[in-house]
Order: sequence, then structure tokens, then C-alpha cells
Amino acid sequence: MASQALHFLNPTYSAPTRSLSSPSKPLLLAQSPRRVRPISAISSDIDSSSSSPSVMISGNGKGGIFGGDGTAAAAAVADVSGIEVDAVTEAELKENGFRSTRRTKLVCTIGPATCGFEQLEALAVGGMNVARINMCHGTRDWHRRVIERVRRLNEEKGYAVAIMMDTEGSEIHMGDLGGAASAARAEDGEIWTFSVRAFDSPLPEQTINVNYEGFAEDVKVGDDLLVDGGMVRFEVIEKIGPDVKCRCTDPGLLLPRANLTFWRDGSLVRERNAMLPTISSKDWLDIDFGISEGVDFIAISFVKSAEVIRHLKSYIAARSRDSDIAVIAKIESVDSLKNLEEIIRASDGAMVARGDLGAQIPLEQVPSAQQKIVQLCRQLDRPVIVASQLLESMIEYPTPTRAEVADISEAVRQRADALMLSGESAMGQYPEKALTVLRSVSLRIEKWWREEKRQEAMVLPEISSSFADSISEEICNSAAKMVAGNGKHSGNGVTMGLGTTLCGLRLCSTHVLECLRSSWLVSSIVIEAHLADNLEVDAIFVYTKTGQMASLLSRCRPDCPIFAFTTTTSVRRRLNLQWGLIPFRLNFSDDMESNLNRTFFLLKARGMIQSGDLVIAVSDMLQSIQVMNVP
Ligand SMILES: Nc1ncnc2c1ncn2[C@@H]1O[C@H](COP(=O)(O)OP(=O)(O)OP(=O)(O)O)[C@@H](O)[C@H]1O
Ligand SMILES: CC(=O)C(=O)O
Ligand SMILES: [K+]
Ligand SMILES: [Mg+2]
Repeated sequence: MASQALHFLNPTYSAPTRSLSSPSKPLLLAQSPRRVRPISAISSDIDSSSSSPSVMISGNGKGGIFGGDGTAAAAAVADVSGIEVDAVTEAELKENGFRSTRRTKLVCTIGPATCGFEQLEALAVGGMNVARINMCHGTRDWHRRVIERVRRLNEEKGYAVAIMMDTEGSEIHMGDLGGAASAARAEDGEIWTFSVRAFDSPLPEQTINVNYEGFAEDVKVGDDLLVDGGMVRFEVIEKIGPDVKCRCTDPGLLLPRANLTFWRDGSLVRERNAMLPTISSKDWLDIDFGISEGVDFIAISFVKSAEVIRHLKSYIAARSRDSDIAVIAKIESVDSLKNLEEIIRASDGAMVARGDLGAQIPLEQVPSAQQKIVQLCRQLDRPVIVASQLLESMIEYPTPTRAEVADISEAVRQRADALMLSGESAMGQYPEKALTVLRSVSLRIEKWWREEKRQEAMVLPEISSSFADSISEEICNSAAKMVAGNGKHSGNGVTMGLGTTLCGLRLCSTHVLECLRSSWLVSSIVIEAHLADNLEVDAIFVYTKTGQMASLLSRCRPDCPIFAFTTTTSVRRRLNLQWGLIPFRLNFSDDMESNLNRTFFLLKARGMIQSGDLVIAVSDMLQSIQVMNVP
């Protein structure tokens, strides 16, 4: 076995990000001095006094924004600690350079195995971007304590771990197993009773409580009853009042609160589920809890239509005027697939919840559903999480199966925003090792595909609904195209020195938009063709108050990381779910020149960037795009 490639299999392997004290290597790209002509700038400025907005493109071609007297840089000197980023990101940047940062984000479900402060910290060190709490389990007090610990971790150590609250939903599931039992095993041929009666704990032998009153009425003798989408299977043999007697036909482990589905003549019986509300009364109480705790994301289980998402969003908006809780639609039912596009458009993101999805559609259809959801989310600019069973075997074993590694690779190759651990981190024996596998495989596959330049191009439809938004969108598309490596413009002479060419030009905005649309700014002004091959942009910097422009850049999946600067901690946390974004919190003004000087100063002081690094900077305040070397 190749020990290097599979270093995560080595129990003594420790992630590179953990050796925070090791001396930082110089940034990869700073080692080879660039021959690109320094600093050129294009900035556009919407003239708000004009009824038909005009855009000014300007640049001085002689040192661009750094040609001044350096007062902005001097002003920044006063505040070295004025930027918020976590130690892990900082160490990763210093050690591996820009290009090798991980683009795929990682979500960990928190449960009994990981709810302590130290365990949470170990996950943050291991690369957790989002902590998920599942309201199917535990009490609100338990979840509150987890939220408090994550918040403390963020405050004390500078992390931006976001919190995602996942609702229980009102699908049919088993109750707890009673007493101290955390699981029970059903053997082939055993007769178990599924009942809606209330029992005292412990439950009678081979008895399972069902949460849904209509259960005994709805099932028929001869139906197949599937626990967790088929992990255990029973056949209904007799109905006696509230009790349903079933014979085990596929043995396996019964876990508390596992999902139940029943099948008749080879198809899922869904009439009753269709009548249950997506958000139950208990879910509404949990949502109130989430709003008052200020969670970053609320994930809604078993979404059937866009309507429920719109309803929840207006509920959240009315309850918390200044909060920006994002709503994630969990795609895990037949109905959610039917109404997929409408649901994604109404949501702030989606989750491919393969656990329940695989119980509702034939398993062999799950991979194509996953690919479709991931693609659609990217096209519509919504973050997407691939969830469930990525490393299921690691609940019990310290190493993954080869098939699990291949499954992770596929999700990374599809360039999903995030991968999620469920039982592996909530109650498994090796939560940190599982996270290390996710991280190592993500990094390796991302690097492999960048080197091979084999990413398929994806058509990104225009999604903006307003004029201002469409300028932002075009700017982001153009910035991403300028990043060498995506193949579109290599060999086409990517332009530097735009400032000289465009100095003093004042163009109406539609003209600029047209130019951007045809990538005129990028490819039609060839200054020195031989420079083109050298234009390897190290990072895109985006200054964004709402996060929207960072999201638009992430959507393009450019070849370099995106440093997203934003003024609020909540936007910073939210951006932590999205592909390729390295979110920082920074106070900034509308003056891009001083913002850039300040950022360069702060990041250089911390060794995160170096003079000569090539950066494209965009901003949603000025809707500008600038190309420059770090001075
Ligand atoms: N807060 C918790 N307390 C106790 N156990 C938990 C908790 N959260 C998760 N678990 C355990 O981890 C397992 C997997 O958790 P997870 O939340 O991912 O379930 P899931 O079935 O994939 O999600 P969903 O219920 O949303 O479909 C659960 O079956 C449960 O045993
Ligand atoms: C995550 C989840 O809800 C599922 O896979 O079913
Ligand atoms: K759930
Ligand atoms: Mg589910």
C-alpha cells in the first residue's frame, strides 16, 4: 500500500494544519519572480446622480493604485490585528501557499461523540467549516450548550464555524428504543411489534414505538416495512388494533428514531406522508429556538415544495429583522425531486440528503440525482452539500473503504460546495479520523483535477434579475476567466496594462456590460502575448458586504482561492459553507484604494501574502475589477 498517498490510513498521521508552530515555507508563487508588468487597474464607478447610470473605467498605468503617496498604507499601519481569520487557515496559507488551500467545505454533525469543547476544537482544527445539529435527537438544552461552545471557540480562537440546525420533519420514524438501549438488532425471521401505543420504559421485548398515529391504519398485511431505507426490512404479517406485527426479512441494526417507509407492490406508499406538514408544530418550536440562538443556517427536512421555503423565509424575516439566517432545502423525497428547480430557487442552498433520498427512490438512481442537484445549485448560485454515508464504515472502523474514498472523490469532482459527516462525527468511534479522510481526499482530488485541467466547463446561465446585479455577475465571470488554468483564455493573451489603454475612457454602462459580456476586457487587448502564459493569478480578493459577490465568484469555481472580505461576522460564517471562499472579517470603506492597501498590509504582516503575488480584486460597493501585484 502506498503509504504517502494513503497517509490518513496511518493512525499516527497528523494533519499538516495541526503543526501550527512549524516555520512557514515561502509562498509557492512568490518563489518565481513574475515577469508580468506590475499593477494595472480598472475601476468602475456608478454615478448615482445620473438617472441612466454611467460607468467610468479609469486607470493610470503607472503604478495604478499604489502610485500615490502611501497615506492609505500608512493609515493601515496602526492596526495589525484588524483582520479576523482563524489559525488553521492562516497556517494552511503559510505552509501550502494559495493554490493548495482546500476548496471543498466540510460539515460535521455534532452528537455525543463530539459535543465537548475540546472535541469541537479538534474538529475545527481538522477543518470543520460548519457544525450541524440535528433536532431529531437530544433536547434543546443540549443543543444550546453545543451552540454556546462553538460560539466560544469562534470568539476565543478566531474560527468562523457556522451553525446549521436541521429540523426533524414530520415523516414517519421510530421512537427511542427505551431505557439505556442505543441500538437493537433484529434477526432474520424474528417477529417484532411496531405500535403507536405509549409504553413505559423499558419497552417490551422486540417492540418498536412509531411516532405517527395513522400508522396502523395505513399499513396493509403484505407491505414491506423499511427501516432507514432498507438497512433492516420487515414484512407486515398481522394488524391487531394499534399494533402491527412484522417478520424480519433482512436483519440489521435498529437505531433510535430511524426513518420508516412502507412499500406495496414494489412502490413507496406516500399518500399519507404527502398530507403531513413539512414543518411540524415541534419543528416550529425548534425554528423559534434556532432564530433566538442566531444559528446561521436552518436546514428543512423533507421539503416538498418551494412554498414551504418561502413561508419559512418570511417567518424568519418577520421574527428577526436584522438576522440573515439562510434556509437550506434538504432534497430527500420524491416530491422534492419533482419540484427541484423551484425549490432551489426559493432556498439559500440545498442538501443532497442521500440517506432518506435512498429510501424514497431506488438506490441506483441516487448518483444521477446527486449530480443533477449539484449542477443545478451551481447554475443557480446556491451552495450545495452532499450528505450521508460518505464514510459510514468509519462509525466503527478507523479506516475508510476504498469505495467510500471513491464516493468522496466523485462529490469533490462534481465540485459540490460541501461534504457532510453524519453518524461518523455524531456518534462514531473516529470522528477526527473521518474528518481527516474528508480533508485529505478533498485536497488530493482538487489538486489532481487542477493539474490535469480536466474540469468540464459548465454553462452558467445569467441569473441576475436587476441591472446592478447583472454587472456584478459579469464582473465575477470575467474575473474568474482571467484566472489562468481554466483554459478559456490561456494562449489568448490575457491583458495587462489595461489602465494605459482605457485611461480616461468614459463609457455608458450598457457598453461596459456588453464589453464584459464578450470578455473584451480580458481577451481583446493583447499587450504582450508572451506574458499570457505567466499570468497565474494567485488569488481573487472580493470586498463584499452582503456576500453576494463572493458567492458569484465561488459559482465560477476559479482555479485560485477567493479571499472574501466582509464586514460582519455573520456573513463571514455564512460564506464558510461555499466552495473556494476563504472568509475574513475586516472593516472597510467605500474607498477601494485604502481597502486594498490596508488588506495587503495586514496580510503581509501575518505572512499570508507576499510582494509580487498577483491578485484580482473585485468589490460590490464600486463594482470594480482590478488586476495587480501585491506591492
Ligand atoms: N444530538 C444527538 N444526540 C444523540 N445522537 C445523535 C445526535 N445527533 C446525531 N446522533 C446520532 O448520529 C446518527 C446520525 O445522525 P444524523 O443526524 O446524521 O442522522 P440522519 O438520519 O442522517 O439525519 P436525518 O435525521 O436528518 O435524516 C443518528 O442516528 C444518531 O444515532
Ligand atoms: C442528512 C439526511 O437527512 C439524510 O441523508 O437523510
Ligand atoms: K433531521
Ligand atoms: Mg434525512
